[in-house]
Amino acid sequence: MTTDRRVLVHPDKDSLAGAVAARFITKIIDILDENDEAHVVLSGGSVNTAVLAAIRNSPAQNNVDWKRISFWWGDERFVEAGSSDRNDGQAREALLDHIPLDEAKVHAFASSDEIPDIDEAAASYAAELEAAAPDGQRYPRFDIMFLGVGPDGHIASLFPGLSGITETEKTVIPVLNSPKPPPLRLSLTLPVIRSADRIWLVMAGSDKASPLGLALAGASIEEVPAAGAEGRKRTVFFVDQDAAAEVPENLIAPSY
Ligand SMILES: O=C(O)[C@H](O)[C@@H](O)[C@H](O)[C@H](O)COP(=O)(O)O
Repeated sequence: MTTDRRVLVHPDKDSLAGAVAARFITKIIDILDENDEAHVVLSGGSVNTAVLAAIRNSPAQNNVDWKRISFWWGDERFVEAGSSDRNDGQAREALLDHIPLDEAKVHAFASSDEIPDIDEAAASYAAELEAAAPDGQRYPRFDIMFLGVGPDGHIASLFPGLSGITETEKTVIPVLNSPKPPPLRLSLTLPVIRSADRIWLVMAGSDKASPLGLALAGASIEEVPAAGAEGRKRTVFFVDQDAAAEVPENLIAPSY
């Protein structure tokens, strides 16, 4: 494990969501002070959705120039538009529908009714990433990428035991046999995830203790995909007390 991975522990899921929201607002304001624009990657899952709701409910979010932020997703369930399964719908409901953003900068994956062929849907998102990339690059430089982690250690839709986690050529892959329903998904690949400046993994609950402990202990990415989530500048595991049960004491940074 490298030295720029940190674990910040909060007492419970609510305080965790509030703390990550506050930190996001502060950090994104700093990033927008120094740059014309920012790219943020959102995640599905209950914990990250709670973070988005906490951002929405924070008065400090009025100080964010939302129109300069591009929003992306790490993965998506390949279902029809409007399905409550879709990560983008959950993020819109929790935050995006309530802030003054630039709709042209909201980059949701295609739904199965927009592009019925899943390979084409993956290629379409890859093209969208490339269109927003600096010259000669295949994807933007992501400032902050949020990730959730499943009890099995999956991140985005890269699951243990499936070949997607070792994909190094494609930037976006179709997933045809997700062990967690729904089976059809679209996902960024690990090289794209690892290109982010900051990866923020947000985890709550005792079922996350084992994947977190294994990821920090250097498990293989094939067994615990979360072990491969390392950002260019910083990787932070924001966790609650229950998820922290198997984290070695010396890796826990003071949370303030
Ligand atoms: O696509 C999915 O099935 C979920 O979005 C999943 O990947 C989720 O992000 C993690 O399982 C963490 O979920 P929680 O935040 O609810 O623990």
